[in-house]
Amino acid sequence: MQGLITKSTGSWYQVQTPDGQKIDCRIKGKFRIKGITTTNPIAVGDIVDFEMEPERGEGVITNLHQRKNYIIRKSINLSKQAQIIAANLDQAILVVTLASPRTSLGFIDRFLVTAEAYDIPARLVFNKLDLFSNEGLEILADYKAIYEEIGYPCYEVSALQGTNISLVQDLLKDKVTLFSGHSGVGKSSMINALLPELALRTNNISDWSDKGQHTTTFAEMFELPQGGFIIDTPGIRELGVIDIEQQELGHFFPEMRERMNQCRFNNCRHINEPGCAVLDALEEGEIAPSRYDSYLSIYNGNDTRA
Ligand SMILES: Nc1nc2c(ncn2[C@@H]2O[C@H](COP(=O)(O)OP(=O)(O)OP(=O)(O)O)[C@@H](O)[C@H]2O)c(=O)[nH]1
Ligand SMILES: [Zn+2]
Repeated sequence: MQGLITKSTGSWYQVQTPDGQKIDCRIKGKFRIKGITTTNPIAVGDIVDFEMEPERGEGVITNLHQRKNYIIRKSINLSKQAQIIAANLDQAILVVTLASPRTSLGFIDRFLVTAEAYDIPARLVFNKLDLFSNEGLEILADYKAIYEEIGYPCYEVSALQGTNISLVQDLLKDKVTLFSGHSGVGKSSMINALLPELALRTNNISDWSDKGQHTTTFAEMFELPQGGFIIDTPGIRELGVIDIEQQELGHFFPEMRERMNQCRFNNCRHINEPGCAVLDALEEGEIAPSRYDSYLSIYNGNDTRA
């Protein structure tokens, strides 16, 4: 039988079948993944094959289907092991606020670069619309112009007042979506607005406490009433920074990616080279200065998470 991993503790996995059954499964044998050593072979979002053990009412995972993408967290120690947090994401949403707290453009850009590197389509949701002054609305319009131009859809909502929440609902339908954002931007409020059956979340959490693993639940997916899943796990709320080689970085800025093959030098760093198509576009106002600043900042290893 085939199913989707909707919850994982590292030793137990909840597998949801296409007809909606939820089966607790363990892994049999070893699953190795080419290229990386991971502490957990299977993560939420994975598609697996499993066999039932009828006498126990549990299943055994026997095969892992190929992933279209995945996000990892590196261990703090030097073992070089990585933890796969989630797989097969259809999109990642960054919840952003212009005030209380303010999300910096540098933080937004770092998130977008990370999503590009993971090959996950990214969208921006500006929350707390009800707090925007006229000046705030102008800043919002500027931000939207920057990001929509380069292919990142933007939405403005108020989780508190329910404004435009239906647009986010449409966006999530039948997709697996990761929610990220600074603490306090309103992710929980938004998810609560999207999941009116609050009980659904609490139930989901409590029915696994008898597995005795609640301290190590890696990640969890919540099913949406209209179809689709959201991944919201406290530890990954600020989608981790991943290591990107300096010479690769430009590929993860769509507006640079589409121009860089016109640079005179094919190893152009887009910093001070003559005949650089990126610098020309910057000069012409076709590339947003804030985006280019983020490129330099990430290139130079400066931390723009704040
Ligand atoms: N005015 C206003 N306040 C909001 C809105 N959405 C959330 N808030 C408030 O912002 C605060 C933080 O909201 P949360 O939903 O807890 O934020 P979070 O992103 O889940 O925060 P963490 O759990 O720390 O990651 C709360 O006091 C919410 O009531 C909104 O649309 N408008
Ligand atoms: Zn260049």
